[in-house]
Amino acid sequence: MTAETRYATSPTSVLRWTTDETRKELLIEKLFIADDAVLVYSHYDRFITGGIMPVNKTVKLLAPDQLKATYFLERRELGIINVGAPGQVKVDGEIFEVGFKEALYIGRGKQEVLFSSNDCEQPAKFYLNSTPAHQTYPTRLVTKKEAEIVTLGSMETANHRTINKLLVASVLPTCQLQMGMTELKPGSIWNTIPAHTHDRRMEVYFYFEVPDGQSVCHFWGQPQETRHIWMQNEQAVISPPWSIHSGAGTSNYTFIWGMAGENLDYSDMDVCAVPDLR
Ligand SMILES: O=C(O)C(=O)C[C@H](O)C(=O)CO
Ligand SMILES: [Zn+2]
Repeated sequence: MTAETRYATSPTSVLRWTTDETRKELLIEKLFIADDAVLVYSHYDRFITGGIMPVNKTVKLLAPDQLKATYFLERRELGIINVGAPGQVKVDGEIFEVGFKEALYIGRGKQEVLFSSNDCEQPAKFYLNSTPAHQTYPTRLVTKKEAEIVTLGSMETANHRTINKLLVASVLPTCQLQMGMTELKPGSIWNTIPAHTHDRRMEVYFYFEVPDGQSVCHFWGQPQETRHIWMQNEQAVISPPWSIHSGAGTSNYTFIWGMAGENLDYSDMDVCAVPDLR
């Protein structure tokens, strides 16, 4: 297991960051290593972003040193979305079959979480988001059929997309974690336009289904001081609560968003009009 710590920053302290500094602070370049767990612990809302790709063996989720806990979910909840081939998650002995683009919520207090792939030739890729939790809510599989689905944007503005709200308050109870998946229609490249901030919550985006040879340019920063990060397939980016988080790809793609903080209100956003961005 690797578990890296990323610190929080003020909007003024980032203004002189070089490209390299920006990438070291915010970009998560590699989440999937065969038979291993990769975790990134952010000081923003104590949010953990991770990846587990079991190939030839079962991988157990262990508590990293940062948690000073005897097991990972001692004081936390966990959201998982499988972005690979079908796999299994065994939670204190109960087996959940998790297919492509399906989500699993695991409540606080579960002691043993084991990940495996159904076929080592085609491994599952479990993308994880975890946040501190004050109480236990039921562990549950959520498929796209059970998601709250919203279609936004249009072909004309190249932002036609479907937002699948998977682990959100309208679908199931969580303490502070919210997760979902946004799929861009062919020909559409812009996500989260018009852009927004939500100073009450931080957010992490994980881009996938980015075709070979294509990339996503992710925009961040305060609306009047934006910056960008070029991102590749299966990379994630941390968005501070004061930052916009929006992207334009050189093709269409899919991404997972995960949030935590002050509230569970998905629609609590401060929208920035496009002509006001700087
Ligand atoms: O395409 C979008 O718009 C999104 O997916 C927005 C995210 O869900 C988000 O930023 C929620 O705060
Ligand atoms: Zn957002």
